[in-house]
Amino acid sequence: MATVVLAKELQKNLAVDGSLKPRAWDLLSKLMADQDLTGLDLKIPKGARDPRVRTARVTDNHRAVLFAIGSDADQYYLLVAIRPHDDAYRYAAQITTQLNPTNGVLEVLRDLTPAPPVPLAPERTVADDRRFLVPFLAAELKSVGIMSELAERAVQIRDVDELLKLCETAPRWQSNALLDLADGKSLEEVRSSYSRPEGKSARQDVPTDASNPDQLRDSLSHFSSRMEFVVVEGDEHLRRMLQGDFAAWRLFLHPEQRRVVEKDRNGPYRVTGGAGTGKTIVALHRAAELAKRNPAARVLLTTFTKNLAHQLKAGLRHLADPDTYARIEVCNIDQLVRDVVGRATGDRLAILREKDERRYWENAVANVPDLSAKDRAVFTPYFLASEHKQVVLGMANHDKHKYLEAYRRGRVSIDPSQKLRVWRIVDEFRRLLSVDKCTTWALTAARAAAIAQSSDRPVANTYDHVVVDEGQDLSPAHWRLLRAVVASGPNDLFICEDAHQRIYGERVVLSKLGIETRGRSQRLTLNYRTTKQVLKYATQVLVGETFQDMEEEEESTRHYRSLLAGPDPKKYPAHDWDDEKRYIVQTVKRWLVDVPAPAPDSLAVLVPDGTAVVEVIRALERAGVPVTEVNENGPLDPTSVQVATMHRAKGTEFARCIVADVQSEKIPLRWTLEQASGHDQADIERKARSLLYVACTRARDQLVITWAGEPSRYLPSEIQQGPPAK
Ligand SMILES: Nc1ncnc2c1ncn2[C@@H]1O[C@H](COP(=O)(O)OP(=O)(O)OP(=O)(O)O)[C@@H](O)[C@H]1O
Repeated sequence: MATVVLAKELQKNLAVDGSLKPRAWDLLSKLMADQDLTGLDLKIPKGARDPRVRTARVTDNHRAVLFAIGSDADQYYLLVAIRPHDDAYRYAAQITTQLNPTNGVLEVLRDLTPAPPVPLAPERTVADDRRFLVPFLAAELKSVGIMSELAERAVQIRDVDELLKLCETAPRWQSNALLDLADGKSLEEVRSSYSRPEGKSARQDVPTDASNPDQLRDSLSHFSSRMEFVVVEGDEHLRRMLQGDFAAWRLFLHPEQRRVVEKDRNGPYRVTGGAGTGKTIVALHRAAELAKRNPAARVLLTTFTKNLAHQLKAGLRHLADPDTYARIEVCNIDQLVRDVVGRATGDRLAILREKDERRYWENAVANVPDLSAKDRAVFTPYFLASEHKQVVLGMANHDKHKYLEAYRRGRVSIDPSQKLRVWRIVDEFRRLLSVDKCTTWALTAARAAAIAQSSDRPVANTYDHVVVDEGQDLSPAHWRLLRAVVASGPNDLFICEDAHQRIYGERVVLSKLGIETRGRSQRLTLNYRTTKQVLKYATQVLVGETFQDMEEEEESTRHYRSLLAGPDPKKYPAHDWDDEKRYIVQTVKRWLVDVPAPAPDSLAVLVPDGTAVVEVIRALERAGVPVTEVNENGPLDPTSVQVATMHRAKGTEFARCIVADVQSEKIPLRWTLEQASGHDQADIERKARSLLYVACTRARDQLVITWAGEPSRYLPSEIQQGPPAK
C-alpha cells in the first residue's frame, strides 16, 4: 500500500469535469494499492526540475501530475494536478516540492517567471515605508519562511492587484502570510500563525527533507500543510472526495478562522466579513466545537432563511461526528419563534405573508381619523411595517410612553404628535388582525421574545450556546428572543454578520438589545469563494452607498481579497426579455458542453422574482436543459442547473452564474420605490444594492450579467460585453 496525498486544488478540476471522476478513481485506487502501475503510463517529463515528478495517464486527453516519494516499503504519491496533456507536461517540468526550511510546511513551488513584471529592485532599506503594500524588508519576509524570489518581488509592490497576481502561483500558506502582512499583521503574528504546533517549535524539530517519508509524514501533520493538501485515508474517503463532499476534502481553517472558532469568550462574540470569507464555515465549526467540548451543552445553530438552515444542517452533518451532530439543534429563526409560542400557548398560528400585511396597514391608516396630507405621505405601509418591527416591537413592552421616548436613530424623523398618530395606527392594525384571527411574523417574534423573557415560562436559558449565521437579517425581537433563550455566560452568543448582505430587515444595534459585542469581534477578509475579477465587480455594485454593522461601525470592502483568478465578468444587454432568455439558454448550453464539462448543478441563473424563475425554467426546459427551481427547502433536483430568485440564492455558491433580468424597473423594484417616502426609499435602495451584491458573489469562477431595456443603475459600467446571441 502507498500513501496518496492530494492537493486541494484538484477538487476544482474534478468538480468542473464530472467525466474525469471515474478515471481519477482508477488512477488513485491503483496508486493506493501501489501494484501494477503499468497501465498508468508513468513518465518523467523532459527537462524536469525535480527528479521525483511524474505524469500519469488519466484519459486520452488528460494527465495527472504527481511526485513519487520514498520507496517500496514507504511509498508516497503526491498528486498536484490533472490537466490537458501538453499543459500537464509543461507544468510538471516547472515544479518542485519541498518542506519549507523555516517551518517545515509541504510546498509545491512553481516557476515564478510568469508573475507580473515587478522589477527586482535593490532591497528596500526603510522597513515601514507606507508606499509599499507589504511594509517589510525582503530579508524579514524570508525569516518567516517566504521563498526568496517571492519575498523580493513582494516588497516592491504598491498595488493590491499586483500582490494578488504574484500570490497566484505561491504555496497557499505563503500567499496567506503575505496578505496578512499587507493587512497590518506583524512578523511575529505571522510567524506564530504558520509555525509548527505547540511542542514542536524548536528549530531542530522542523522537517526539511521531502524525500524522507518520516519527515514528509511529520510535515503533513502541520496545519499549514493541511491547508493545501489532504491525505487519502482509504477507498471510502476517496469515494466521498470524488463525490464532491467538501468535508472529505478536509477544508482546513485559516489560522485566523481557527482562532475565531476555538477561543473562549467571556460573552457574546461577533464575526464580520464579506461574501465568501468563510463566515458560515466558521459558524459550523464553532457550533461543532462547542458541542464537542461539552457533551451536556445545549447548542442552537440558527439563521434567517429556511433554505440556509437546511444547508447548515447538511454542512454540519459532513463536518461533525454523528454524536456531535445529533446534539446540535439547527433551525431558522422563524421556526424557533413558532416553537416557542406553540409550546407555551398551544396556539395554532395563522401568520400573514408580508405582501398580505400591506393591506392591513392600508386599512388601519384609512380607519384612523384626522391624518394630515403630510402624515399620509410618511405613513406608507413600508414605513409603518418597519416602524412597527424595528421600533415598537424592539421594545420589551407594548407601551405608548416608551415608544414616545424610543431610540429611533437612523429612521426618518417624525415629531411627537406624529408618533402618537403612529401609535393609533398600530393599535388599529392589531385590532384588524385580531378580528381576522391572524398575525404577522414580526408580532409572533415579539410574542416569543416576551414568553422567553417572562420568568414563569420554562423557555428562558434553554441553551448554553447559540450560534447565528447571517445575523444582519434578524430583527430586534429576534435578538431579544435569542438573548432570553441562551444563558448569559462565557461563549453564550456567537454571531456572524455581513452588513453588505442585509436584504431583509433593517439594521439593529446589538448593544441596545442587551447584547454587548463591542471589543469582542473579528473581521474576516480573505475570500475563498469568488475570483478576484468577480469580487472586484461585485464590490463596485456597493459603491455610492454606506453600510453600518450591528455596532454602528462603518462596513467597508477595502480589505476584501481573493487569491483566485478567472475570466472577467461579462454582460449582455438584450433587445427584450425573449432575446435575454435566448441568450441565457445559449450560454447555459455552451457551458454544459465545455471541455471539461461542468456538473449541471454547478451552474445557476439568478433572477429578481418568482415570475422570472418560472419563465427561465420554461425556456431552459424547452431547450432540453436539465433544470430545477430552488425553493425554500433548497433545489427540487440537486443534480440539475439551478434557477433561483436572488433572495433564495443567499448563502449558496455556484461555479458559474448568470445574474439575469437586472433591469432598472426591478432592481430596485420601481413600484416599491414609488410608493415609499424619502427615507424609506434610501433603505429600499440600500437593500436592492445588497441583493445584487449577494447575487453576484454567488459565482465562484464566472459571472454573466444580462438585462433587457435600461439596466439597473447599480451595475458597474466598465465590463466586457459577451458574444451576441444568435
Ligand atoms: N479555510 C478555508 N479553506 C478553503 N476554503 C474555505 C475556507 N473557508 C471557507 N472556505 C470556502 O469558501 C467558500 C465560502 O465560505 P462560506 O460560505 O463559509 O463564506 P461566507 O462568508 O459565509 O459567505 P456568504 O456570506 O457569501 O454566504 C465555501 O466554499 C467554503 O467551503
